[in-house]
Amino acid sequence: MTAYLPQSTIPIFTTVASYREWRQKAFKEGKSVGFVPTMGALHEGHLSLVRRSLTDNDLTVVSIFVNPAQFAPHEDLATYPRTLPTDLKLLEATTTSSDKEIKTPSAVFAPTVKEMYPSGIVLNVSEQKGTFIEVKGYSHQMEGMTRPTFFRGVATVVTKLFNIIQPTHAYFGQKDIQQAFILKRLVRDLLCPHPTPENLHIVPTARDPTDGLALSSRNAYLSPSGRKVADTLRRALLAAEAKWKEGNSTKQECIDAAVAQITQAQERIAKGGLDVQMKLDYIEMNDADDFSVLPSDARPVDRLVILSGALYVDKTRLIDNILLGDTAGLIDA
Ligand SMILES: Nc1ncnc2c1ncn2[C@@H]1O[C@H](COP(=O)(O)OP(=O)(O)OP(=O)(O)O)[C@@H](O)[C@H]1O
Ligand SMILES: CC(C)(CO)[C@@H](O)C(=O)[O-]
Ligand code: BAL
Repeated sequence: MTAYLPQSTIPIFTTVASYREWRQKAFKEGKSVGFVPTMGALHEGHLSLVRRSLTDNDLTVVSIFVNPAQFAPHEDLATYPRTLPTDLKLLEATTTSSDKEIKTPSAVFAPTVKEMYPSGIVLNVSEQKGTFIEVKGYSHQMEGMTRPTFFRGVATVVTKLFNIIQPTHAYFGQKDIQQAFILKRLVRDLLCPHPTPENLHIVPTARDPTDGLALSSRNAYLSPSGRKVADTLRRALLAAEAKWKEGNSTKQECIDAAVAQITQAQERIAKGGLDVQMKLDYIEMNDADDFSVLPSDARPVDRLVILSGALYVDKTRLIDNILLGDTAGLIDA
């Protein structure tokens, strides 16, 4: 624990060594440790993961670390919201209660960049030296099209975090579905004991109750006009889902239904004189197992499909997804 950190009733560890001491004690006492990795700027989506961990485990650790390695040089590492004092207050207020006890998070791991990358880290992948983790064959589709080095950065930092935290269970959000599936594959491929693949949990996306916008730290970038139209991606995905559920529509018809929603929103923006630019990055339907793009003439069959998209509202890149098919056993209820 370090003096310059904000006051908190939750112990904050900034070094690997100090955290490991704490973890050893939990091992000795036979206590389970749930882990929620985050980049901070916490919101109700993060807290839903924390509550799940509190319910399932004796102890819960939340990490707060803005990981440089997952940002491309042109992305928003410098401006990413950093709100540690507020994050700690939110965590202190996050509880679950049962007949036996009231639980709050047991520890926060908030390392420096130097602690996580002792040899330093540059954002330009071609200049990087040292050890990085790649989940090959699964990192170039969907989010990987626009962010080709993103999952390398995520896989690397999450491997480090798993090595440090040694969680019994770990929790990720469905909002970042490709990330969650890739990490499940990573722990399977690397034969990770902490967590095992079955103990890596995917928690449903928490949404703004007013319009269904997926909660995200980057929503803080939206202007008031941008926020008014930020639900467009959700509405587009719902239109594609409705078409798919008709039972005989092709993938192309579903995508067309989604794109029509976005075009209509753009028309409304122009007519209403709203000061906001909206640009579609992608809407796609991919096989949930290997992320292959469904053929345009594919129709609903008995397999799980990821319907996902990314939309720029001004410079803010929003993502969202819907899983089509049977998600039993895959997404926590
Ligand atoms: N709305 C949400 N519902 C459920 N889980 C979420 C939600 N938003 C984020 N998470 C999950 O919280 C974890 C930490 O995410 P992160 O700190 O990057 O927040 P974020 O809101 O996704 O930020 P960003 O704006 O950078 O995408 C990830 O597992 C992520 O999937
Ligand atoms: C998993 C993660 C914390 C790794 O930096 C990040 O990608 C996120 O917040 O989703
Ligand atoms: N939630 C994903 C983190 C990122 O976009 O960098």
